[in-house]
Amino acid sequence: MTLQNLPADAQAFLAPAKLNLMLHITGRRDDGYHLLETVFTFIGLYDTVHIRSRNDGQIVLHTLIDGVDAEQDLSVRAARALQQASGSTLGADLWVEKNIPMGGGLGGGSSDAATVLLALNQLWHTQLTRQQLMDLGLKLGADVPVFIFGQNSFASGIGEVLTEVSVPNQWYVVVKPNVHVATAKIFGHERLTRDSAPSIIRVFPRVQPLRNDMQAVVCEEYPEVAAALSRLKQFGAAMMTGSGACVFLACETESAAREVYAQVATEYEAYCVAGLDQHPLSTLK
Ligand SMILES: C[C@@](CO)(OP(=O)(O)O)[C@H](O)COP(=O)(O)OP(=O)(O)OC[C@H]1O[C@@H](n2ccc(N)nc2=O)[C@H](O)[C@@H]1O
Ligand SMILES: Nc1ncnc2c1ncn2[C@@H]1O[C@H](COP(=O)(O)OP(=O)(O)O)[C@@H](O)[C@H]1O
Repeated sequence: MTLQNLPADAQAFLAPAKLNLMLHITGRRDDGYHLLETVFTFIGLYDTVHIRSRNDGQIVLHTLIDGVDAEQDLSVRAARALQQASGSTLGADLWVEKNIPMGGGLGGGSSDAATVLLALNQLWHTQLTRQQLMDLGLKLGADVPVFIFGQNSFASGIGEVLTEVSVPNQWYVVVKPNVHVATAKIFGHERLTRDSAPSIIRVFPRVQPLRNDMQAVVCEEYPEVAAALSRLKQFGAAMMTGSGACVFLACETESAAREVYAQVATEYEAYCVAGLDQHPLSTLK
């Protein structure tokens, strides 16, 4: 997607996708939210959020997503949350250039929200700390805090208790089955595993196999995900990310990843991307 007629004074900020390299569900809170343990890594697949500050306090989204009301768009919700928390009277024009497939377990909406919080905190001079932005972000979605934290992380709680973790330099082939998985439906599924033993990971384990506790029920409910997973498993230990629908394979080298990509891209929407050492805005003040 490219944007026509962007004003020259709009600033561009990247919003990368994430993968969950493992995901264990260890319990459930009283409010129904699930306790999980997951390793997040950022990957080189990006939305770009273009932002121009306004003096009149209005938040205007110029790029509507089909089926998502402007006020429900996570980029708008993030801007409004920061206005409210900071008391700023400034506003913003927003253009979100989407490249991350939606509802694929790649965290695109959450990443857009995090990028808006980080960018507007700078443009509006609102000076919230990263921790304050993470707390704000958590109210928008369980996946938002890690994008503000900015480092590949081991996460517990509902995804907000974060410890930086070292992930090997890897390439990833990501395949998007042509189906939308309803996250809440999977979290509510009667056969979902919810009793994995807690663990603490500080160095990413190279030992295979890694596991995603949501994968079995998603494959049961969505045969398209099961089919994409079996196809990718022909090349190695493929896994699903988050609540799906995307599945991925980690490869040690770019050339290995490109070979797999060439084979699956004729059948599926697919991406061949490098893992990132950190979020591109991790040093933004
Ligand atoms: C599964 C994960 C793994 O990274 O990612 P995605 O596949 O969505 O990207 C996340 O935990 C998803 O986070 P996010 O997509 O932000 O979810 P939210 O909007 O906060 O929640 C959507 C719904 O899922 C359920 N939910 C979500 C998170 C959680 N820890 N327990 C839950 O039970 C709740 O029913 C909630 O209403
Ligand atoms: N800026 C946004 N980008 C993507 N999705 C958004 C956005 N704002 C709201 N949404 C809604 O959030 C849903 C989940 O999107 P996304 O975060 O991309 O997927 P996932 O949670 O599976 O990783 C979308 O299907 C859409 O309805």
